[in-house]
Amino acid sequence: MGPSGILKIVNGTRQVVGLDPVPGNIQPKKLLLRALAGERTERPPIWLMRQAGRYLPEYHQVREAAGGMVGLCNSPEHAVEVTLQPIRRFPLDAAIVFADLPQVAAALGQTLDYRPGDGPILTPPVRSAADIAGFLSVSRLHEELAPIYETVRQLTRALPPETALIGYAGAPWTIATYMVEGRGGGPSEHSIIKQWALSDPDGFQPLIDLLTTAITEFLDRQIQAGAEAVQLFDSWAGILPDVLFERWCVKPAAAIIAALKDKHPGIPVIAFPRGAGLAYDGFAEATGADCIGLDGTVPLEWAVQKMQRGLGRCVQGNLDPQLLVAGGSALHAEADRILRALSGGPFVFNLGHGIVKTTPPEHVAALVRQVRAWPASVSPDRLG
Ligand SMILES: Cc1c2[nH]c(c1CCC(=O)O)Cc1[nH]c(c(CCC(=O)O)c1C)Cc1[nH]c(c(CCC(=O)O)c1C)Cc1[nH]c(c(C)c1CCC(=O)O)C2
Repeated sequence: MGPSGILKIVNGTRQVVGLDPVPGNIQPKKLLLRALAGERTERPPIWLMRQAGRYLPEYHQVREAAGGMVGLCNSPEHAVEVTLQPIRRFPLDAAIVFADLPQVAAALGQTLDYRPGDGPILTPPVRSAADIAGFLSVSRLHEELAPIYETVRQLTRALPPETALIGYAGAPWTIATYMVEGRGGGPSEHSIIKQWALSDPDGFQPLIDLLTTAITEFLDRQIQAGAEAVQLFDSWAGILPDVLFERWCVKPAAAIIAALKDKHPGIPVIAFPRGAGLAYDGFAEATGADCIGLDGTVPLEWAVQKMQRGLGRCVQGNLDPQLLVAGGSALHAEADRILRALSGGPFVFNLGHGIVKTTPPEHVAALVRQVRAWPASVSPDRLG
């Protein structure tokens, strides 16, 4: 492959399909979008889940000025500012719109609140199909979520030209966990939602159907507002027993992705069924997501064989966020191992889960430097 060739994986084989954008070309395709389209790029693009937030001192100031988390998410001016904060500090290849996953549940009719140390709280909890009877009107949903669409619109003008803008939503199962359990980030066995989904699947189905419609609408509007890619976070996919994984994780994701592709044929979708384990494989095949987010438990060689070579799919991940807290040689060595393993195919460097709040910003700077310095010239055979 010549230095300007773009290597694409097609049906498991590498093919040179085009030329790199030439210098002087006014708007070369953004690195993230090239990787999501299945190209092996000269270095992997990098962005980090939860890259905006509490590990940055400047975030706390804006959060306070906005009157707390709910105010922050609903104020485009402040939400744009905190989305841009990590982009100003680090040369990341993408920004993700600042909003929070349970906002869709609030738009549908629950009350969203944040208590310190507890994550998002939704009241009253949904415990039966009757509880959602009075919920959705799509016009109400868009009215409630309008500040997020405005944040996306403003970000399209505010971001540097090489930085891609990612829109996002939680997947139905994950949003349902917050709606049904009623509480967020603290320890939870998810026993209430599992009791319902396991013992009365047909009674639980309307909640998933409602969320599938709402999330499709929500992502469609973000794309209309200027999001160049979208990520579907199924952060709690890993608590589903195998027998329910297909029905509550795979099928809703497949429906959302199909509907989005129907309306926006070129839109890249990243899907992140965290903790899916052996079910990652079937998920990738059945949903048609362009890129699969890998959590830290996924063995890299398996990802290369099954995802990149087998399915010709881009992968994203999967550094453990605690290594970003640790920094130093442990961080450097693991980032290097991931780069070596996954850079032979389409790949987006990311964490296996969101940044934690004790992360020193200088460790993020060091990681971004390392990924950006990754050699374009290393032969695919060595990486293979
Ligand atoms: C499950 C989930 C949520 N939110 C999100 C997920 C999926 C990703 C994942 O699994 O981590 C996604 C999310 N949440 C937030 C963003 C935008 C910021 C970004 O990614 O840069 C995104 C993409 C802001 C946020 N969402 C939240 C904060 C902290 C709020 C604060 O300032 O107190 C931020 C910046 C709060 C939140 N929101 C949620 C929880 C469990 C918590 C509490 C835990 C925690 O605080 O980290 C729900």
